[in-house]
Amino acid sequence: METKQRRLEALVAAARPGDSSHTVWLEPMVSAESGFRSKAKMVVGGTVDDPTVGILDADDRGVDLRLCPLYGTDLARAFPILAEFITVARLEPYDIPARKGELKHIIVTVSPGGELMARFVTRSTESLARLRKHLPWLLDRLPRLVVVTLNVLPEHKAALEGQQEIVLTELDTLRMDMGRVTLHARPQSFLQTNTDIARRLYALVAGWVDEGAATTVWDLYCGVGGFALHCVREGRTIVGVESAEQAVIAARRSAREMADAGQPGALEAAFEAADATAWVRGRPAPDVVIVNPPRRGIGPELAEWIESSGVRRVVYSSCNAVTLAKDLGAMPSLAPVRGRLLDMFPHTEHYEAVVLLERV
Ligand SMILES: C[S@@+](CC[C@H](N)C(=O)[O-])C[C@H]1O[C@@H](n2cnc3c(N)ncnc32)[C@H](O)[C@@H]1O
Repeated sequence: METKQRRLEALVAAARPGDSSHTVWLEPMVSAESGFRSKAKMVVGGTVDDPTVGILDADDRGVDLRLCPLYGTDLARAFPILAEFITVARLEPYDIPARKGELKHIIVTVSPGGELMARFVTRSTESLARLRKHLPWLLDRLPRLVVVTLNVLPEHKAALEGQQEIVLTELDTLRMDMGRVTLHARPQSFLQTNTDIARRLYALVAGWVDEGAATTVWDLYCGVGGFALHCVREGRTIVGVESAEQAVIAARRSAREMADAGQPGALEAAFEAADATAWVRGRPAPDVVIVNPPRRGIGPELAEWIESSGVRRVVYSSCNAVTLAKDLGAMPSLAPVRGRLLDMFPHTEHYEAVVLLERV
């Protein structure tokens, strides 16, 4: 943890040599060492009668990871049943060297309440009828499995999933109870993989936004709405912007449910499907902008817009401190006044970092 903190501070200091001595670094947020991952991306190997779920070795042979301690008990209980289902439904594991077989991956997500979403990533729809036929067997053994889908990845390439998603259950979202807010995880939408830290991150950022008495807030790269929905308050207008349309639909649904539950301000939370950089152009700046981009960062164009927009406070949450620092370097009028490292990915060199910027 100390190494991660040192690296983060060094990157910010190098990007902002004049300001970084004024940055207050809060105590890093520590994750549980095991059982913290809410999403398992399991590669299927072996044979239909003796499948492995885990990863592939250097020779593309399956290595079973169903006992991996990164996953909690709900996922650990599900893996052997999912592996048995491969045999029951005759889902032939995909053999990379031979380019034969069907089932490539099983992606499983668990909600804080222990409900599950399982996605079978296959080369084609060849196994669809068998999946449907044997689904009652699976649901009988995993009663908390509420969303099951078939995802089609026809290409022989190093991708986790394809474009086509066929939902096999009545429900198509997994409800993630984050405390004040229930997010809807959709099969293809981004979801933070460490739910406990994500929940604390959203609450932390909502607190920072409240300090500034903001009445207008944007959440750029909002995904299914985690930051935006935690910032809902009476008298505040919020807009979440996200390029993935399915995530926007999920965020709108959560906002509607909050409004139905009588949460003040929820009706003033809107979500738009758009490219964040294109969307901001020509609009008057809000009181606060939250950004939580993919690893590539917000990039020079959006950084330049924020820099010249006049916006007084920005919260930048990032899973890549290198691009975070680069973007901070492109916004010299906004000083990093406070930061916090969140150890979302223990046992790796990765981490989340959140920084509050204020106009000098
Ligand atoms: C790191 S995730 C953050 C999601 C969300 N803030 C959360 O906490 O779950 C980045 C999100 O940015 C979205 N995205 C990628 N490129 C984008 C763009 N050009 N404009 C808007 N959203 C984009 C992705 O689909 C993804 O949902």
